[in-house]
Amino acid sequence: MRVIRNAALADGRRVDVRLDGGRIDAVGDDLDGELLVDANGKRLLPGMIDVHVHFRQPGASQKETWTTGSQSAAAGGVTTVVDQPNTNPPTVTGAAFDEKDELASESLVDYGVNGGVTENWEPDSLFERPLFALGEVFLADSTGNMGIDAALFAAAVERAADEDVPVTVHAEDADLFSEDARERSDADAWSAYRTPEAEEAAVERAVAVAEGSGAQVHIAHTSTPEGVDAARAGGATCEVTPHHLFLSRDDLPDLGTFGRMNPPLRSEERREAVFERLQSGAVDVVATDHAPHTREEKDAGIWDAPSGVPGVETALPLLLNAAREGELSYERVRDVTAANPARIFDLPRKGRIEAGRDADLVLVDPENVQEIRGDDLHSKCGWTPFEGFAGVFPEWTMVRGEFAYREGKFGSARGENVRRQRS
Ligand SMILES: NC(=O)N[C@@H](CC(=O)O)C(=O)O
Ligand SMILES: [Zn+2]
Ligand SMILES: [Zn+2]
Repeated sequence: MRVIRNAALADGRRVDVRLDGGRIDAVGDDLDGELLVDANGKRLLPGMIDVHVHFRQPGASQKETWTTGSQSAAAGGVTTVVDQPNTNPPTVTGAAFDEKDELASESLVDYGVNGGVTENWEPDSLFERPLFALGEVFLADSTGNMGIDAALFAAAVERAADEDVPVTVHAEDADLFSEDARERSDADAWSAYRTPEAEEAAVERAVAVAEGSGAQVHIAHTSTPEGVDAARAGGATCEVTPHHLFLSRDDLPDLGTFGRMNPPLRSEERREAVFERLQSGAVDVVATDHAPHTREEKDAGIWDAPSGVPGVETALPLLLNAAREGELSYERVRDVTAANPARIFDLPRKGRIEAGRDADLVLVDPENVQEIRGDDLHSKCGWTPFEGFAGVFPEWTMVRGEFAYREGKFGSARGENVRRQRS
């Protein structure tokens, strides 16, 4: 068996980690076995489980493909991704699920495929498939125009509860968007338009529907302290994105339409309040909402540019840099990127460095800080909203015991659908 020696875990323990094929066999001192890597005291973390990406296939491979998206994931320390249903065709039938699941087999990292809800969905065939979750269910239109009304949402949540499948929700309520902002044409107009109140009201509606049906609800990309607090108060879990943690409306003069996404960037005050909830443990998960669009597509007026920013490769590096600067503990980073998503979405093989779990691992040198540059990243879109930010990138990323990424090169192993893996 192969051994990674002298690794520092998130809690500071110095250990050896022994691998039996793709699984962790033991974690301890002076373990016997063949030397695989001497970590020399560098940090070993469980690979990030990013429960919210848009890899764009089928239908928009000019923006991203399963190959480029998963390379970007692997280079950023992400070992499992979960793809969202707003592709073309949308993933709302069993046949559409099968088409995407086939394309996803090109992925370098493990993956889940979500099913979505529209007026034309086919729940009977969809729920026959191994869905990761139902979602993101759109309470307002976003990329793909999959917004649904209250009655269909309630019916979909009811069905998911019967099927014992968790529901993830894009919580914005279009009735509370500010029509006044429509007069403006600057980049900040998008933030003025899609108000914080629209998020809070939609989270409250989602958790009320969930309480009535007994469904497990997870709120996607909460962008305000009010949204996080409403999710928690209603017994739901929530995720926040790196862009809502590290960017605010103050960045829009620089970002222009490249800073347009749903929900939008918020005030600096709200950003800080969301970051405090990450520090305190009120935020369950960091997920990227990796939503690449080409430069040409983004380079349009604020009312015409598509919404969304890439992020799968920079999330863990930004969080590790925050840890290096003392703003977050390594344990919090581990919990929100790996342990919590594994627990919330029932992935018993993933998310922790302990005997019996998959060897989904990331090695980082916490002092090796790099400047984030769009040109160095692997997403097909070729740009990042975090240009010039400091990031701590992985030396290597391993999926089930095989290197998916190592010092600039990608491995040849392929990912598996996590809902088909046996525990
Ligand atoms: N977040 C975004 O602004 N865009 C996402 C869709 C979404 O998650 O709402 C996309 O697919 O482009
Ligand atoms: Zn969304
Ligand atoms: Zn999304």
